[in-house]
Amino acid sequence: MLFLSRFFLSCDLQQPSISEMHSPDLLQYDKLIDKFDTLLFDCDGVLWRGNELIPGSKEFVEKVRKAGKQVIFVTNNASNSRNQYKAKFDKLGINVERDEIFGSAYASAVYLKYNLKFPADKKVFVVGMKGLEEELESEGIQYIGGTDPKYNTITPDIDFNAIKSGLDKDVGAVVAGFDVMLNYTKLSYAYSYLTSKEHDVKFILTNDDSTFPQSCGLFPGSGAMSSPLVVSSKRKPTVVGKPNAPMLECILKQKQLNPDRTLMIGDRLNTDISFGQHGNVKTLLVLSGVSTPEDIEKEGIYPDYIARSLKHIR
Ligand SMILES: C[C@H](OP(=O)(O)O)C(=O)O
Ligand SMILES: [Mg+2]
Repeated sequence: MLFLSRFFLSCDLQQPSISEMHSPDLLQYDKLIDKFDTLLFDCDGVLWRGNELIPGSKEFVEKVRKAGKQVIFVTNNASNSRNQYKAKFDKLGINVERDEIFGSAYASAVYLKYNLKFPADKKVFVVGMKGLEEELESEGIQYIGGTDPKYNTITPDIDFNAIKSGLDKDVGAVVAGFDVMLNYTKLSYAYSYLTSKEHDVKFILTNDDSTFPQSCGLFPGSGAMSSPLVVSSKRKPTVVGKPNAPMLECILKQKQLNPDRTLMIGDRLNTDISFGQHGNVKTLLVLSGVSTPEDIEKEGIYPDYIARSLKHIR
């Protein structure tokens, strides 16, 4: 803690003296990006909070592009598809190609198709939003649930028998992600599939982030929203998003990365920084999102670099 308090006492990322083991290497920030050919950007908490750009983020992405670097955007937020993120980037004035965007909804669809070899005649029961449905469709995977009104009724008069008798025998997986329409009916269907004695139903989470940053603060994230299924079904899901391997595998299927010349930039230690460390790339924690300096020693996760935000990297 000592070095961090000195660090912040010395204010904006000058050359503070550092003594402790494990301390992040607070190099002079000039020309940091010259060390890398590829920059992996987390989105929520790094580029934006909700729909509000974080000051300096757009300019930093432009600077990195001008320097001829490969940029890849890696988000655990499963509420949007790549198309929807492309539209968001466009609206926010950040020039991004669709194939530079890797969201946990897309990575989950890729994981089902290529890792699990999900049969074409099987269906996914979706606890999630349009973006997840779109990405399943993009990989030719059938689904039910999700935004279908039948599963989004909020009523105290639940017909439990209808749920149990109405299960679709073709469901072979439950995929749970961020879902603002989460409700007891949908959870009851998902639970019934996950605990079905008749069928082998895989359990996948797009991500398990505990919280979700908005400009006005934090809210429950996918990890919090899928915990009712984890607790009630007593099953251990496969989690696709950062820091887990399926997300990195999805990127490596399409992009060339030299780990020695790649930097992962994120705001959450236990997803973004761990993801970079698992991928043996350098990591930069920005303090514009979820994790705080105190979290570093509390979680024992030490980024290679720290910055207040992208704006502070010259
Ligand atoms: C869901 C969101 O994902 P990110 O874009 O930060 O990976 C977050 O929880 O911060
Ligand atoms: Mg983030």
